[in-house]
Amino acid sequence: MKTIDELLAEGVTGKRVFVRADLNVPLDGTTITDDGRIRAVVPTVKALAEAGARVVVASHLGRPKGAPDPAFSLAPAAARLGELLGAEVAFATDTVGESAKATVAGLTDGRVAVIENLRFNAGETSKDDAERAAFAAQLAELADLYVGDGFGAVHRKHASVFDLPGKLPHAAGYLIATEVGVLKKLTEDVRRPYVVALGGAKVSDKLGVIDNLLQKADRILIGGGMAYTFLKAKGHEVGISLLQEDQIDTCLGYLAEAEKRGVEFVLPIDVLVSADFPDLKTKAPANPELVSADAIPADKEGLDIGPKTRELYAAKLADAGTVFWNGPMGVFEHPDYANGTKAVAQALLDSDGFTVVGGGDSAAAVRTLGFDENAFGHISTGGGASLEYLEGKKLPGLVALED
Ligand SMILES: Nc1ncnc2c1ncn2[C@@H]1O[C@H](COP(=O)(O)OP(=O)(O)OP(=O)(O)O)[C@@H](O)[C@H]1O
Ligand SMILES: O=C(O)[C@H](O)COP(=O)(O)O
Repeated sequence: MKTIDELLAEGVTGKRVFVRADLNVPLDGTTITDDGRIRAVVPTVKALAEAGARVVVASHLGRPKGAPDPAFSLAPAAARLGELLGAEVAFATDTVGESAKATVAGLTDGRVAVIENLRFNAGETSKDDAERAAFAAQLAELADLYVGDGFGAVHRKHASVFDLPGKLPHAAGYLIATEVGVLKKLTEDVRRPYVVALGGAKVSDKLGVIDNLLQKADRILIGGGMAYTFLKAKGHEVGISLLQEDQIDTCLGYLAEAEKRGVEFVLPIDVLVSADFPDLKTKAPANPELVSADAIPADKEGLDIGPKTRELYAAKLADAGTVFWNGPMGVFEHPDYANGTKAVAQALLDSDGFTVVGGGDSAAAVRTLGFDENAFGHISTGGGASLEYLEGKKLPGLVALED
């Protein structure tokens, strides 16, 4: 993989450099609640700008449906990037249209622009190779060189991640280099016990990684929205909790495989439930009910792990040699459901092991709940990306940079 330093050494002055970042930050309306992913790409953007490049930063945000949707605009992220760089950042209100072309044409050496959300174009995420390639060709017209630095999205076979680097001379940015460096160590030299904690909401995306983790980890702790498909598989009522109905048999298979392999597979024993999803804007008291994990009422959903589970998970993390944690244990954005995530974060800090926290929301949780991010071994900007890397999968966004 060519490094950005090699690219800089070749000279980038006056060149238009497309930086594929992951600016998929949590938003409350247009307010960014955690800017970690923006800060993470600043070294790359700064180095290119200081070397006289005309930097075109691009990213997805959320999961819009292939058409413009103001709720998913990258404008707030562009403004924040400007603040962090201490420089004016131009913003194109489309991705490959007139605004993008004019904005990029208007860049002078050392200046930075952000183009609008890549996923406003259906070609970005298309499963059709030709459709993706066509969108990548339009993106390629905006640049002379490509730098991949959106680690959080390298597991996606998307036009800007996978196809575009094939059309332009390319290199890996500083963030990707750092992320891969740390995660590589976790695949080569793991101090045991190796404990993996999994939670969050992208259940269908992430259940599959357990298959591979069962061969590597000594203990797997399940929380967040991930827990309920397992509880259902064990025959429990899960009410209206997040559920991946089509994966119940798969979960049963994982539980059996864990037993066969002697991997400790730990599920919540108590949970906080409510009939309503909490109001994350007003943070009005949610008054959750505490129930045993095998007694979730049919009209309620599980929104955090309970106090007994917090204690159990802290004990299971205490002697860890290595911890990888992805996915909040509950809806941490609301104070009534933040304690599970807080307890796991604290347990990581209390352990003497090497601790890695991965994921946009997981990293945001650690910071917004007041933990010192530097006290963890590594905070990865990628959740799904780091999990798939640890699985040993070939990630499209890294493969494309290797060619
Ligand atoms: N029991 C639950 N029910 C519903 N949502 C939950 C539950 N527990 C956690 N969540 C939500 O999960 C979200 C984070 O999940 P996600 O899988 O996206 O993690 P992540 O760290 O952002 O990883 P990635 O980088 O792959 O997106 C949070 O917004 C949180 O509110
Ligand atoms: O949040 C993430 O994990 C990355 O930004 C990728 O987003 P996606 O899961 O919507 O592809």
